[in-house]
Amino acid sequence: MAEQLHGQPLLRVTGLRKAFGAVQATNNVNIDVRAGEIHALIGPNGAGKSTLISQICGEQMPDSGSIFLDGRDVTSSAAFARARLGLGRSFQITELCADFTALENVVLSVMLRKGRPFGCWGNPRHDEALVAEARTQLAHVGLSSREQVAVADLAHGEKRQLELAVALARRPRLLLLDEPMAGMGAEESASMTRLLRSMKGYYGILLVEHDMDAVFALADRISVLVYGRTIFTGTPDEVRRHPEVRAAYLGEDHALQPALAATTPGEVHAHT
Ligand SMILES: Nc1ncnc2c1ncn2[C@@H]1O[C@H](COP(=O)(O)OP(=O)(O)OP(=O)(O)O)[C@@H](O)[C@H]1O
Repeated sequence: MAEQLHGQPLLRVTGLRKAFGAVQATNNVNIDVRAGEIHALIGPNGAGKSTLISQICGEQMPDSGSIFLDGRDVTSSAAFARARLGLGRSFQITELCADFTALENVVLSVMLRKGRPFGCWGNPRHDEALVAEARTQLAHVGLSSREQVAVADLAHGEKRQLELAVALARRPRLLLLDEPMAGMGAEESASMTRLLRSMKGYYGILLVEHDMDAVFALADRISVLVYGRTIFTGTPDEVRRHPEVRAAYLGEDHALQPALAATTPGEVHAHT
């Protein structure tokens, strides 16, 4: 594990810039994610986090700068090509099939990974290998007992767990998680924090999240984005102590203040 953490980064972003008119959404962003680490990306509203994630996925093209996956330059590659190289993203709830069960959604994702066309080769619900693999992913995210429930009837937190299972079914090496705790109550958030902690070491994870208790409980390293620039990257303790980070947040994002005030990671584990 220690070796994994110090190998070549799975993801390297250098000098990434993207402007929308006069707004410089990302302005020389540098960040890397190593195999097995959870690297959190934090920043005030409008800092450029979503724009950065879109560029890493290939949904938006940068004006300049470079993106490397496993040492390979993918700056101009299409989103599907990046996915094939092991880049996964947590899907938005709206992209789950609401009328299908949890199990069927994961089966569909496994089929997509295998390049199996829908509507061919009979009913996928009866394909034991497909279903077994989907069940394994549901078990990983703690949804085994809910496999036959339609997405529309799942609780909010369960839908977010299902998004993860759908993403994991593609067997990514690097996962981009865009606000997995969004809209969750304290209990759901604690459960998602436990789930992400259990995944640590198996995937490189770039985690964008406003829930600072979760970020400081989970992250190996944290990058801080302000006005499109990465102003600091370091361990949670280094981030807490950094004067520029404190200045960027104090008065702007109250959510970070308790996390910044804590002196040891144990003190911010409200979600464990
Ligand atoms: N498609 C777009 N067209 C114009 N401006 C945009 C577009 N997308 C983002 N922006 C602007 O770029 C800046 C960065 O936005 P972005 O959504 O990436 O920030 P963020 O850190 O994800 O914010 P939040 O935490 O609120 O989600 C903002 O000023 C935003 O208004």
